[in-house]
Amino acid sequence: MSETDNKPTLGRKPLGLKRSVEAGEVKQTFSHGRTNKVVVEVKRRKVIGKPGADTASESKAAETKAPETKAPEAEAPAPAPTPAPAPTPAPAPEAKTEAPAAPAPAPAPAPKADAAPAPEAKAASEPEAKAPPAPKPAPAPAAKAAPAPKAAPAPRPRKPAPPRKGPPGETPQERVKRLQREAEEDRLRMGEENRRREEEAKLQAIEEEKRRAEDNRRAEEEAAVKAAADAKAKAEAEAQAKAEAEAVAKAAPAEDSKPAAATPASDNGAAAPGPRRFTPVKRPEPARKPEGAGAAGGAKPAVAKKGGAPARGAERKNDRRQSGKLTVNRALNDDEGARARSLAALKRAREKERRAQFSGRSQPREKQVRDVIVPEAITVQELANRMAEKGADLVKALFNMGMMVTVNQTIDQDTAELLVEEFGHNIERVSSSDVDINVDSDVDAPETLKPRAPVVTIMGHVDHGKTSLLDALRGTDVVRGEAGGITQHMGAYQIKTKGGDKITFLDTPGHAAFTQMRMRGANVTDIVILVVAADDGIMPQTIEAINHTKAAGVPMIVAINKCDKEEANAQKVRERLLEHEVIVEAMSGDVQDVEVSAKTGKGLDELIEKLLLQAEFMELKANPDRNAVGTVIEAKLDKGKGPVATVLVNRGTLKRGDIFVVGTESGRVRAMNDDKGKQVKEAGPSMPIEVLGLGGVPMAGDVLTVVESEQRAREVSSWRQEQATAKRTATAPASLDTMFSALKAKQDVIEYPVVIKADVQGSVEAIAAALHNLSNDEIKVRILHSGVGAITETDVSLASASGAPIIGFNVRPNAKAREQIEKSKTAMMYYDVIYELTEEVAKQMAGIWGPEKIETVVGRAEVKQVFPAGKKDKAAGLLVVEGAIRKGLHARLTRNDVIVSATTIASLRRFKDDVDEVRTGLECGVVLADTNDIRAGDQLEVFEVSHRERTLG
Ligand SMILES: Nc1nc2c(ncn2[C@@H]2O[C@H](COP(=O)(O)OP(=O)(O)OP(=O)(O)O)[C@@H](O)[C@H]2O)c(=O)[nH]1
Repeated sequence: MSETDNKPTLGRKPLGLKRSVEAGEVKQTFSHGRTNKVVVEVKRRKVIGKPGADTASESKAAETKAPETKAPEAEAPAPAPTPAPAPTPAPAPEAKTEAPAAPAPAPAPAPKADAAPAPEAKAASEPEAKAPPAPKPAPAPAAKAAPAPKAAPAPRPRKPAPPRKGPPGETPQERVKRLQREAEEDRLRMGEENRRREEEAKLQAIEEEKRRAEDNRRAEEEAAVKAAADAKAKAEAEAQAKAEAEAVAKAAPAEDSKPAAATPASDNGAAAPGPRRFTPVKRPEPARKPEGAGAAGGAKPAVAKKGGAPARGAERKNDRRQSGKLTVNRALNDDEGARARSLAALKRAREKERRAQFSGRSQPREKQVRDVIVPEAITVQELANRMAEKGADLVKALFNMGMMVTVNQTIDQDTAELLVEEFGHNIERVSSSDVDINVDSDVDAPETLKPRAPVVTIMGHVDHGKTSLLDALRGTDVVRGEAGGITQHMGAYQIKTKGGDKITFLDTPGHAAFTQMRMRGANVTDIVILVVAADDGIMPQTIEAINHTKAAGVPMIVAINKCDKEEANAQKVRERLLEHEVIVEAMSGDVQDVEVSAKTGKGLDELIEKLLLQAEFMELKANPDRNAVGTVIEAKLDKGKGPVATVLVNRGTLKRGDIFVVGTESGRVRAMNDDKGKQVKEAGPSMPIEVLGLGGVPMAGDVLTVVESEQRAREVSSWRQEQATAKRTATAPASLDTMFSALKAKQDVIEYPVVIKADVQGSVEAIAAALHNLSNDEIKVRILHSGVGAITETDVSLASASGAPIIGFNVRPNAKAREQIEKSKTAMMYYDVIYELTEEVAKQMAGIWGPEKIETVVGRAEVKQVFPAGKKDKAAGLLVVEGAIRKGLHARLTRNDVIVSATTIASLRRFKDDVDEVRTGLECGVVLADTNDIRAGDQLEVFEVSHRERTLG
């Protein structure tokens, strides 16, 4: 009731022939002195069963005003029927009877709403027909509007009957207040009632469900019990004799009666809800109902039809009837459990399905054939990973092939191929050429080639004057600076002749231990100068040098040195060279020879001339305009400069800033020094330079290649490192045979372990090679570790753990290592001359090996007869056939040339007399120590054992 609504009606009478509503003015007082007047209309209640124009109009008026909640006032004028409509809200029968009288209370559930308006409409239509036209429009919409759409506000108009009349002296304002209060109370009460009813319905439904479940369970149990009883009874019936047939016959009706009893039970069950409704299959169906719930009962018959079973439709009707009205809440509650459960169940079901599908697929999974990339060496585990197989399976397969390997061991490409094929995959072999730089295939076009300086190597026996000659050629003197007067490691120098030609010299050492380095020198060398001292002639290393030069296919110039000496005999040298197929020009051959003296400088110019002539003849050329390719002549770890390498550029030009790969290392040219120690920005072909900026110390002989980017350099170097590691750790797959033979070999061979540390890589290699040369079948040098630089703690711990000495060549231990050496008493061997080192090691090895055992046969005899001697022993009657037999000597008894026992002569007798010696042709009796296995016809060899100091090398 709003003020604005009421104002226009003020003083205006409602339309109609007769006033059906009483209107009164009420003055309202507000704060600040404001007042307002409102019209209060009071409806009259429609009287049932007393047709008449008044009643009809009243009912119409009541219907029109119903929504405005002014109904309560209708009670005042309306006489009798009031008590009846009071409890109207719910029950259907009441609604039906009360409907005509009730002011369109429109109960909530649709079916009732449908039912209610029908009679109402009829009741209304009759009076309407008689009624004057004016009020027509009002009742018509009222009749229609009442039922469905106004179902929601329906509870409001249903007010309780109680105190409808106010106190006698009630003012209109008090009356209004009272009415409002009453209306509010009614509304609250109605709400409370509704809530209670809904709760009751809910409880009832739950109980119902429980009951049904219980019934269902009971029915199932009963059925199971009955089935068991049936089976028993039948079995008994068959087993029993005819006499018991009657009992069986009785049992049979009993059985019949039981099902009969069961049927009603099941009927009851069906009459109730029926277990099917609660089966997991049926549950999801009601979940759809909420969609149709808005359409209220409209959907219900459809469900009944879908159910197919008329019994179920009946059940539902019964349910509904028993549980009262179907409210929105109830409808939702019905679905609530199903929905909540269905969501979770749906998830679980999907998950289960997915798992089932997954597991179903994995079991009969098809074997996937893969293309397996296999490098030259690969670990079993890595191969297994690439094949997507189990490492253990590979090990098993290898075992079946007779190879005993673990997953961490490295196998070669061929073995890997066998495995890959065994497992049904395809192998893709990858070789180093796929990643590595192949310098050989990179050939320069002839037009790009330009003349270059010859690279000359000087070879010869120790002290024949190689360094002196080179020195003389360079005009410098480095001889005095060398330890022991021997060139220890390779150096490279370039000289410029008077004519401006350049010649590069590699100064290779003359000692045999440096053979490997010399071989490398020969590989980059264009021409070899073979230095032979005229006074000493051809020596072992001279011959070795000749052989290496020939093997390398490098032309040779013989420099017969020390010709200034009196005892010099150049001709003898030439003649002796013939023995080694070196025919010099003077002997009508093609090998140039020069008589020189490093000391006096005699013949040096002639030597240079002949070198240039040879170089010219060879047409030495290289392309200087390309990325450099060089060879490491020597490399070391310099304290101040870091890793430093002496590189001879083979082709191209090496520039400062170039990125390169050298062996397993990579780097960028930080600086370059020439042989005079001068910094240079670039170095062309045949130029030896010292390169700084390496990532590590490369090996002598490694090839340096300039690459386009750091990334490429890293890629190549890491690949090479990988390969080097794989090769180092690669073990030939061990078969059972090789395993046992290796064990046997280990027992037979004495190992001499050492740790080698040297100042430069070349020395390390030279020492290693020299020590390996000392090894023989019985004693072998085993290099535990070798490296460049000072002796460190780790070297000491490694050596002491293996009881090995540390060989330090031109290096000393650092402070910490010294402490540890003292503690662990590790043997140290310091040298600065290689041959001293090898001699000393040879001595030590001989010491470990022990003195040599020498056997000298003294005599031989034949066993003629065997007879007992004492309680246990046997004596042999012998005939000495050779030498003599002496008491206490070592003896070896052989039968058909097979040694039966190795023993000693315990006693020697001749005609019952103990004697010390029996000579050839005489007979004697002997008792052998520790053996009685003697037979007539056996041979006895008697020998002496002596020991002699061993020598190695
Ligand atoms: N009289 C004479 N002595 C020479 C001549 N050339 C070298 N010598 C001496 O021979 C000795 C050895 O000379 P080196 O130049 O060290 O000989 P090397 O072949 O380099 O020796 P290693 O470095 O040990 O291989 C030195 O004492 C030189 O002085 C020569 O032409 N005449």
